[in-house]
Amino acid sequence: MTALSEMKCEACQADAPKVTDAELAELVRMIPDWAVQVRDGVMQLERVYKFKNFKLAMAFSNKLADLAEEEFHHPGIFTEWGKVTVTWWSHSIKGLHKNDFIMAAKTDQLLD
Ligand SMILES: C[C@H](O)[C@H](O)[C@H]1CNC2=NC(N)=NC(=O)C2=N1
Repeated sequence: MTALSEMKCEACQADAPKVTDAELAELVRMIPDWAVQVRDGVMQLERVYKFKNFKLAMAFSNKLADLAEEEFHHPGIFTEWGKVTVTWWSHSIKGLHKNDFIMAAKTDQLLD
């Protein structure tokens, strides 16, 4: 099976389906360092990355921004000294699409 990080995001229309409970259970296992959060009724994926200082945190944030533009799928990025909180969800469907799991896996690869 193709790894999530090798997949490409598909254009996500407003009527695209959210992941089902069964798909969610399977997909979360592929990105073990990520947590599922629900904010204002919107399910999201979230991970906190730690860095030695602000410069490294900002450099990671900028790499993530480039990745988001390449895939035209954008995260929430909260950049602090030594810490970056990344949140993925699909605005158009107000929830989680497979794209979000693909992007979470690609985000992890930025550390390599
Ligand atoms: C206007 C709308 O946000 C854009 O068409 C794209 C860009 N990036 C996006 N990113 C995310 N995470 N979800 C979207 O629905 C989305 N849509």
